[in-house]
Amino acid sequence: MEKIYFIINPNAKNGSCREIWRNIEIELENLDIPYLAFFTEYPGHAQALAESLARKADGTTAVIAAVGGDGTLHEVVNGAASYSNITVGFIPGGSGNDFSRGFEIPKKSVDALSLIVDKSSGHTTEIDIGKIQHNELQEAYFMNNMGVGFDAAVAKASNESRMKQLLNRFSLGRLVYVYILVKKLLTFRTIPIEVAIDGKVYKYSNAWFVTVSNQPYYGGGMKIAPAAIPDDGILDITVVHRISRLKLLFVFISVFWGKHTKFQEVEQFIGKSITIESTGEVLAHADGEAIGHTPLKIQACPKALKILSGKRNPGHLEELKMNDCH
Ligand SMILES: Nc1ncnc2c1ncn2[C@@H]1O[C@H](COP(=O)(O)OP(=O)(O)OP(=O)(O)O)[C@@H](O)[C@H]1O
Repeated sequence: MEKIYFIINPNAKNGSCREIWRNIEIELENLDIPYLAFFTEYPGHAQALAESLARKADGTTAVIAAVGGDGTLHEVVNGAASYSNITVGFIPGGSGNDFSRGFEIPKKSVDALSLIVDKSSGHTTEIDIGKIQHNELQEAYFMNNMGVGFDAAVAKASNESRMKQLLNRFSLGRLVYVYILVKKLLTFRTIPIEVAIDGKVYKYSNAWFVTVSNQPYYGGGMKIAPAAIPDDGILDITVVHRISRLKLLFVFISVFWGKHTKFQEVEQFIGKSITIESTGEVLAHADGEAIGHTPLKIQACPKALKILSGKRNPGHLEELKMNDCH
């Protein structure tokens, strides 16, 4: 039987992920499924663990499942993405869980587990990932989205917020995201930004943010890129610019239904190779985690990651192959 490794962030959702893991452990024992479990001890640890497990598998197939929020999964993906023998699984135990929305992974942990242990209920699906080069040496992958500007500032402040930790106890962590979003909306200063998409350059003198998406959802359920398909080999780019603070608030309300695209200040593009530059250093995030600042180069890596999802590969682009992203 294929080896199954779990990487658990016991602190996700302010510690309630421990309870989720306890239920999973009981279920695994009931089902008599062999597995190994590792608990993260610090930010970045999930990536190191995933990398080490993938390397030690030495070419044999294995499943590495993240138990936590999208931040933990982001790290597991970054550790495992270069290993084609690894399939990534996910048990949602965080506060945002956009990945499970986009890839139809059940909210209930025991149901999510069945995608990992019972191959008849889940599907191994090859999905695209985005690769970000943010200086000569460093690179990061994203499975949901990345962004530059206002959304990165909101993500950073929200991750650092102590109030979020407090409200997470009452499952109200998302309220903090909204609170910080509104607060930043009142203070953020727009930025000059240059976006090149497959060689075509777009210049914005007053941009709020640029987001590059692999799947529709971000920020805990906002449908920022309603048309994004995670296995089409293409990334969806959203630019919001030259908009008043009040109107931007309406954009953020309408984004939950994917209706923000109706605003003329919201521009959408698709592309495979993107660069984002500014006159200064503008904050960036990948899957909601801070990753540095502009200038950045982003590339679509078609079907570069195998995941266990509730969704089948539509198979409409079967000619896409794993490319040389790694
Ligand atoms: N043991 C740990 N202690 C502290 N931080 C950790 C630990 N393990 C992982 N992290 C960090 O916690 C952050 C949030 O993790 P994750 O997304 O899984 O949980 P979350 O509660 O959903 O958080 P968020 O609401 O930000 O998505 C990640 O940046 C990750 O690097």
